[in-house]
Amino acid sequence: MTTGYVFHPEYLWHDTGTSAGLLPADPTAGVQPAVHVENPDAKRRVHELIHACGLLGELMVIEPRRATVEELTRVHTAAYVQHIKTQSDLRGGGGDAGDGFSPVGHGSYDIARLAAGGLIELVTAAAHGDITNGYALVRPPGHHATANQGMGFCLFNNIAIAARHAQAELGLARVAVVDWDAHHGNGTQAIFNDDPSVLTISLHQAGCFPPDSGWNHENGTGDGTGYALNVPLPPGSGHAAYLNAMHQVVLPALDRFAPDLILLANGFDANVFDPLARQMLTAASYREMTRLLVGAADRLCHGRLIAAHEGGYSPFYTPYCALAFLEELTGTTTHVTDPLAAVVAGYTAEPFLPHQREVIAAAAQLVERIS
Ligand SMILES: Cc1nn(C)c(C)c1/N=N/c1ccc(/C=C/C(=O)NO)cc1
Ligand SMILES: [Zn+2]
Repeated sequence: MTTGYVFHPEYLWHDTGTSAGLLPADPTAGVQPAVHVENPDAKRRVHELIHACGLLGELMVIEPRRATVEELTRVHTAAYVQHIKTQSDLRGGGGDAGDGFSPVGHGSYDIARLAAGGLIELVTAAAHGDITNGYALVRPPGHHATANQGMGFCLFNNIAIAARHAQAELGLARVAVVDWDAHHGNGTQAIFNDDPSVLTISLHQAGCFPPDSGWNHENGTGDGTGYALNVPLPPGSGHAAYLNAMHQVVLPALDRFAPDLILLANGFDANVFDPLARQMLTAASYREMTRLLVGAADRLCHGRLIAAHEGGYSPFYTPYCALAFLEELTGTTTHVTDPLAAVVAGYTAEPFLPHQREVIAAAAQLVERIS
């Protein structure tokens, strides 16, 4: 069993500027410059930990390439692709992808193409049998980007572009997208909303971002009715709620859909230390969720599970969540264990609560619409 891995230094050169966390600096309005929360640090530290603990040696490193405009426009409008290029060409950066909170730095167009191309290369390697599964540690993220609008730090929808490539070029007709980033995978859902060949399943903190998005009633439209599932888990949801959602919604939906490929929008920002959400997953939670997803891929599609890094903003904890994920993906262990496991054991052990059970039950009822 071989796990592919995509990383490139250019991903760290996507410049999100001196925003104060989320907001563009505006000194006269009292918004001091700082670093944008979607900055290279957490991703660089993930890569460094993978390398330092020896796991990199267990991976098949796959070089990314820049997605072509033709590959981008399977998902995005030509006008939007041009918008990103125009913003990226601004000398000195300072561009935006559309919502006012998604920085486009100078040269970010080519870096975002490299992110999408990294996913394309991974799904291609999986389809050709060169790898079983894989992980693309990419920046900028993608799951909020719709066909014609960037948002939530996302420029091109890396996962959606890979899904369309798999269908158009690799003979993988039925693609399932699981999104366990803390925020709703609205972009991916919108792109495939009327398409029954792509099942989207999003587990996220209810109403966190985008505002008022990702509710249970969002279940696909037209021919795609039934092929979008949302599990808007309440703030404070942790291991018990997410593992129940995996067992009650994600795995049954995948079994019914019988995908040829599983793509994972792999955000780690539902972890207990993340600044942009209020969920309580630990590295152990990601380990167990990954184990279940790897099992589903083995059962359903020859192990073909390809993950794209999305959110995850705690520079000190995201690496341990990513390492736990990768150890399960590769079926190996390293000498590194979560150094904060004892710290978080006390304050993340939430029982499975009725308001979480209700949300999961509502989504589980929709699974039978999948055929
Ligand atoms: C709306 C709005 N209004 N204002 C003033 C601001 C600053 C707004 N954006 N907030 C955001 C933007 C992005 C995220 C998370 C992205 C992620 O990690 N996705 O996976 C969270 C909050
Ligand atoms: Zn997120």
